Order: sequence, then C-alpha cells, then structure tokens
Amino acid sequence: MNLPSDFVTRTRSLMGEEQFEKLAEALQHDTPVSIRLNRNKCRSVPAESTSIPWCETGYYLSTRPTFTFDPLFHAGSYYVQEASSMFVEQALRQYVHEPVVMLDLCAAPGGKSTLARSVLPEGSMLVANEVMRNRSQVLAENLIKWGDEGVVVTNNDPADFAPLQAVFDVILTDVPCSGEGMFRKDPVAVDEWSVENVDICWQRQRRILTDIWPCLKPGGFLIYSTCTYNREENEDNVSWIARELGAEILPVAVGEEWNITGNLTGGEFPVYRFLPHRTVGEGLFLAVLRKNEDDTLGSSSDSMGKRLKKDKKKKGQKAGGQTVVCPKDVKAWVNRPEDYLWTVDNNIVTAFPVAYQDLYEMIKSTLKVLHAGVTVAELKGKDCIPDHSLAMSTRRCEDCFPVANLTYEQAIAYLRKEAVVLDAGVPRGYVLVAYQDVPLGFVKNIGNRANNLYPQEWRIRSGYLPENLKMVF
Ligand SMILES: C[S@@+](CC[C@H](N)C(=O)[O-])C[C@H]1O[C@@H](n2cnc3c(N)ncnc32)[C@H](O)[C@@H]1O
Repeated sequence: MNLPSDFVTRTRSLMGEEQFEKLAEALQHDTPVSIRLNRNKCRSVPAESTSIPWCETGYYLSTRPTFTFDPLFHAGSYYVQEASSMFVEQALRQYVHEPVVMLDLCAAPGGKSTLARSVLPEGSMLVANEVMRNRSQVLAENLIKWGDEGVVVTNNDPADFAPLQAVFDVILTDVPCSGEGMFRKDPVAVDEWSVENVDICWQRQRRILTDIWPCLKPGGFLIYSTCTYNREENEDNVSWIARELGAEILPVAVGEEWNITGNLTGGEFPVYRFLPHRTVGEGLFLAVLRKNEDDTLGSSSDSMGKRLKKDKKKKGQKAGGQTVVCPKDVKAWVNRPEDYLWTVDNNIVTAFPVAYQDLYEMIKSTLKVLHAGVTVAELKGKDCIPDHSLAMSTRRCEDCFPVANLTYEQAIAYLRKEAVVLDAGVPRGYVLVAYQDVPLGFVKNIGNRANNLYPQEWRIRSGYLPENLKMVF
C-alpha cells in the first residue's frame, strides 16, 4: 500500500518517527477478522477463536469464514465487526447503569447500534439514524435481524432532530471522517484521502455536533468516535466540544494489556486511540463527554410534553371511526402483548414498547421512521401475514408457529428466496423455518411446496456456492 505523502508527514509529526514506522509496517499486513455474537440467538463460541478483551461477546477468528453462505449470519446470530469499534461497549458499560433513551446518529451499517442494543440496560430505547437513504435500509435490515424490539430506525439529517431538544440520555456520534484508520481494510479510503478532505471532515463534524447537541439532556453522555488518526478530527474536536458546547471529558477504565494509546497532542484530557501496530484491530478514536448539568439551553422537554398532548388530542379527533383494529390473534404472536402499543398503518401491524409511546409519537411526527419496535404482520383481506421482523424478534411467542429446521442446502435455497419443500409431517399454513434451531424466516406451507416469505431485497443474490465453505461455528 502506498500511503499519501502528506498523510505520512502529518502522521509522523503527530505520533513520532518510531510509532509511525510501526504503524506503516502494520498497515502492510492483513486485516484481522472479528465478529460479535448475539447472545439472544447464540450460545456457542466460534471455532478457532480468541476473545476480544474489551467486548464480552467479541471474538477474533483465525481465518475468514464465507459469511454470505452461513445461514446463521443471515439469522442475526452474530455481526461481523472490526474489533477496535467494539470498545464502545466499555464506554456504555461504565457510564450507563439504568434504562436510557440513546441516539446513534451516524449509525449505518449498524455495527455500533447492534452492540449498543446488546449492552444497554434492559428497558432502554435506541434510536438509530442514518442520513443516506440506501445505507439507512441496510441499518434497518441489520437491526431487524438483531431482533431487539427497543429500537427505532430513522433516515434523517442531523439538523432534522432540532425539535427533539433534551430528549436523549446518550448520543453516539460515530461521525463520517477521513478514514485513515480504514486504510488497510478499504483501499478507497487511501485514494480519497487529502489534506483538503481532512479539513472538510473536521468542519462537517463540528456542524453535526452543533446540530445534535441540544438534543442531549443536561448531564447526558456524548460518545464521540472516528476511525481516523489526525488530531483535527479527534483531540481538537473533543476539546472544541468541551469548550464551545460545555462538557466534561470523562475517563474510561481500560486494561493496560489492551495497549490503547492516549492523547497524542500533549493535552491532559483522556481519549482512547486504537493503533493497529499496538492493538489488534483497525484505527479507532473515542472520547466520552458529559454535558454540563446546568446546560438547560434549548432544554424544552416540558414544552415538548405539552406539544405532544395537544398533538394527541388533535389526532384523536381526526381519527374518528377510521382506526383499524389489530386482530387479537396477531397480538398473541408477541409475548406479553400488553407491554406494547399496537398500531395498524397501511395494514402493517407494529408493536412498540408502550413505555416509550410518547417518544415514539414525537419521533413519528418529526422524523422519517423506517422501522420501529416489531413489525408483526401485514393484514391482507382476512389473512394476517407474519412479518420477517417477527421471525427475527426475540419477543415472538414460541408456540404460535410450527417450526421446521432446514438442512444446510434448504437453508441456502430459502435465503436465495427459492421455493422450499418441507417434510410431509409439517403442518400447512405459516411455518417458521430455522437452521440449527435459529429462526431464518417464515414460509407459507401449501403442502407440495412452501411459499417463501423471505424479504426479496435481502436474499443471497449469488447462485454460486464456494467449494471450501468455512462456517463460524
Ligand atoms: C463511520 S460511519 C458509521 C458507522 C456505524 N456507526 C457503524 O458502527 O456501523 C459514518 C456514517 O455517517 C454517515 N454520514 C455521512 N455524512 C453525514 C452527515 N453529514 N451527517 C450525518 N451522518 C453522515 C455516513 O453515511 C456513514 O454511514
């Protein structure tokens, strides 16, 4: 790999000759392969793996499996994520001890959102947002597969969050950056790098932070991260947040043997840098900040509450007799249906945690929502078609659908959205198909074949099957 000469000069001056030479050498090696397990769907430990010390469910793998052809990958049993990024777990575990409302502002494809969903205290709500339309759909797909109901996926620009002042206890800004830490993994990052782009990036990051800062509650936590090395997008931005927006920069306890690097600018404040020659993973920078308690600037949760009540009143009057009622049978497809707010919109039935009803209404009236809670079913005439989100959900009622375990070949055919023939003993109607007991999705069994309900846009497009398949487990 040929590193851009300006990058070499700047990074050498930032970290010193010796560190830079080691970094440049490390960048010539292959990227380590790592995954993070979804404990709601998988109890095993990957074959030939080593634990990632800063993430309870993270593992380095000794070789790269053929993920696309592993049915458990599509079932959401694990997420393929580079190891350094999993450090977000430490920030969350050390500072979040009770249920929170968290915003992951720049969330696609969903690595840190799925991690947050696994680590946040029970009863928390995560709003995962992505501004780019196509990337927001991938984000929704990954979160649906992860199967947690405490989630809303939105597709908005940070500026669109302006009405949601002082709503979030935690905000993660994993901001778009110049990607120096991804040089080894993504050669495009090398080609696109320039000093001008670094300047565009740090300025854009400050705009994003300025837009979203009023949405953080006083005393709330901001986790700021990038996957780049330069000081402008890292330490300089963190001290700018502390100074200009009003925040305290907080320490995160780390193991000495993790070899994390601290502040490279001579500043006294704590930041966490993952450098590939010192820590097995790609480049990551992370800092945790707490918004000043007395920062009530723009904090208007009370007026937001009042506005919501007014909106509800208006809606109630308008809705009149037009409300579509969710069939009781469908409600029974989710455990503890009384814990959910049930809505039917364009014949799509959604169950959303009732504890967050006000937040949900506020978000629906402000942002573009792609997915929320569990999409349970589509009502079509007299038929209620179970949705893929229900198949993936950890809240699905276990006894509501017969389950048919598929062979490996059947599972791949199912994931390619081909028709599947089930054993003669499998009942007709909606059946949950699984691989190694982990649900893959629904089919409608009509006897001589089963109609495949796997989402068309998520199917495995490749018709080819590699010869030396390597699975994670
Ligand atoms: C570093 S990536 C996020 C990775 C993600 N957090 C994860 O862990 O999978 C940054 C994201 O910011 C998005 N983005 C680009 N421009 C943006 C902007 N102006 N405001 C907010 N997000 C932006 C990108 O599309 C990208 O998905």
